[in-house]
Amino acid sequence: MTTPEWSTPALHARELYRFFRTGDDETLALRGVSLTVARGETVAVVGPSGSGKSTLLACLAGLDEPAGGSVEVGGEQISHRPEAVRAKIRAHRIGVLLQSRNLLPHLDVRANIRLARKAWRHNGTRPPVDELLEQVGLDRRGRATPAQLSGGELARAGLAVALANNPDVLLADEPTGELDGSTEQHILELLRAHAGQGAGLLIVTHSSEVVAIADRVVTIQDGEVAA
Ligand SMILES: Nc1ncnc2c1ncn2[C@@H]1O[C@H](COP(=O)(O)OP(=O)(O)OP(=O)(O)O)[C@@H](O)[C@H]1O
Repeated sequence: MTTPEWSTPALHARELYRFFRTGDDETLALRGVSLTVARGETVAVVGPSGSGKSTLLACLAGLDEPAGGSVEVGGEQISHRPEAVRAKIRAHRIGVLLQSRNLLPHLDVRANIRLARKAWRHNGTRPPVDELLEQVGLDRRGRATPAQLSGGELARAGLAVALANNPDVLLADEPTGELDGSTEQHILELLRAHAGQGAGLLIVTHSSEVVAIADRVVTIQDGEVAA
């Protein structure tokens, strides 16, 4: 994390709107979504298919621009800024684990982690890459490229990369979807440890295990936060 200011939320989104137009059809994917994730807090985001969860995550990560509303990460505004600025804020402050994966295919796992770690701005010493590999149970697979990993290994490598910059906030889409029960528990412990150090976690999930460890559950329905 960049600053240990626990009073500043890890993530604050206000009144997010996002429309998609396909031909004559218009989809209102987000209709005024507001949410806050405190430092140290784990928020599970649930909701039916097509309700707007992935769109929300992309807007929070600065990968997509909301038509209206604003997003702040660690007190810094990421929405409505030039793409290069959004990318820089993302590299320093956000861990992103989306379904589209966050690994560069031509680099091995170790090199992917090293690249993400470059944006580390925390005062403390960066833990060795080996430590991250071990935490996600990939100590023997550091030299493998993404194409050489199984689905579950890919998910764990993606998580190591998402945590490698010690982010203010981790935004994850189904991080444990391809893991067996005991690996899922292990990964959830790792995530909770990051929350314990002050990161905010926002996890889109269908897993009852993830919902069980969350401090709060937010349901998205038709592009809105359900009451
Ligand atoms: N690029 C796009 N162009 C047009 N419509 C889109 C686009 N992306 C998403 N949508 C539409 O916006 C709505 C919300 O989609 P989104 O992917 O955010 O839902 P979701 O809750 O993540 O669904 P799932 O759980 O199935 O992944 C859906 O109706 C979807 O069809």
